[in-house]
Amino acid sequence: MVEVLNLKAGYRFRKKVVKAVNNVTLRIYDEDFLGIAGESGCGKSTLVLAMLRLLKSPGYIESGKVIINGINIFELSDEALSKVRWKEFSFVPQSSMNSLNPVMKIKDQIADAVIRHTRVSKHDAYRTVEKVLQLVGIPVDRMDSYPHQLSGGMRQRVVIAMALSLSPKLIVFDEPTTALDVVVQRSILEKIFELQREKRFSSIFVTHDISLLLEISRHIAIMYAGEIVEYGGTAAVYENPLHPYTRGLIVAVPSISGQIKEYKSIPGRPPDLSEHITGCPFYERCDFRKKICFHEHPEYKEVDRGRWVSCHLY
Ligand SMILES: Nc1ncnc2c1ncn2[C@@H]1O[C@H](COP(=O)(O)OP(=O)(O)OP(=O)(O)O)[C@@H](O)[C@H]1O
Repeated sequence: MVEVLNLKAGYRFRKKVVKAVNNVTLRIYDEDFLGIAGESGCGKSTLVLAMLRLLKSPGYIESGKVIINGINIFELSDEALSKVRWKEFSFVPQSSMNSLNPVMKIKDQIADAVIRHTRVSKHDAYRTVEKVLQLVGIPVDRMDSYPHQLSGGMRQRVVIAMALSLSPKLIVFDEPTTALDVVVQRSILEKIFELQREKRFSSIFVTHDISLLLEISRHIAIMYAGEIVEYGGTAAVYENPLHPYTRGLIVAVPSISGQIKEYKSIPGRPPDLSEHITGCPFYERCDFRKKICFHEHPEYKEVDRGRWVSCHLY
């Protein structure tokens, strides 16, 4: 199980502080598939980078705890952290180009990670490379390729293969298919589900596309202005969204068959995360706002079993 407790993180630059992650608490169960959705700029990437200690300067972590299978990863030395990275958790970023070395064959990039963490021989590491490439559907005869010799979809599969190479218990995907065309996106998503069923790792999947998450995730967390404003089982959130922001994201327009739902954007803009926010961050855009919402921040609480929301309506 993974627990994120009261995590606060952001960016400091030119005397400005952007509070991109504000007091986030989340649980990810074993073999869970948690989707995190929210508009661009709401802090999704910062949240996952901070929780895996991958946030680079000018990013900073202000406070909080992240416990991955009993290990508080904020308390580890850099050396201890590099030992658990890849084994306990791995990360698949938006663009494969950011995590692949352009002048190294893909087999050596994956083998390096394996050797660094398990001290196996090069020969055995290549065997692992073959296995993980097969798992993601890349023919073994492509293992001698350099990244630029592969298509965007294949490169993203290589990054997923790398993330799988030490069988971590948690894999975090940050919009792993946004840069790819729709057909390739679908085949990579299907591959991720298949692998999760087979390898039984937990996943966190970040996207701005809530309709995709409603289709694929088991639990869903809705993020707004640096906060998780709603969390629950995906079906429950879809059928009965509690937060006005979630309701706005899921606008139900039954079609003739009563099956298809429509998704539309909510008027207005989220607050500037470098400004101090009193009250509810959704106040300006909320159709249900009350007096209290202007001056008092709502508490994030469990209002029903497994249903969490941060809203004065509850
Ligand atoms: N390197 C940085 N320096 C300063 N501010 C940053 C930096 N990266 C992100 N931010 C700011 O932090 C806030 C959260 O950004 P973040 O990228 O985490 O959002 P996101 O929800 O992942 O967006 P997207 O879906 O567009 O990737 C935004 O206001 C953004 O402008």
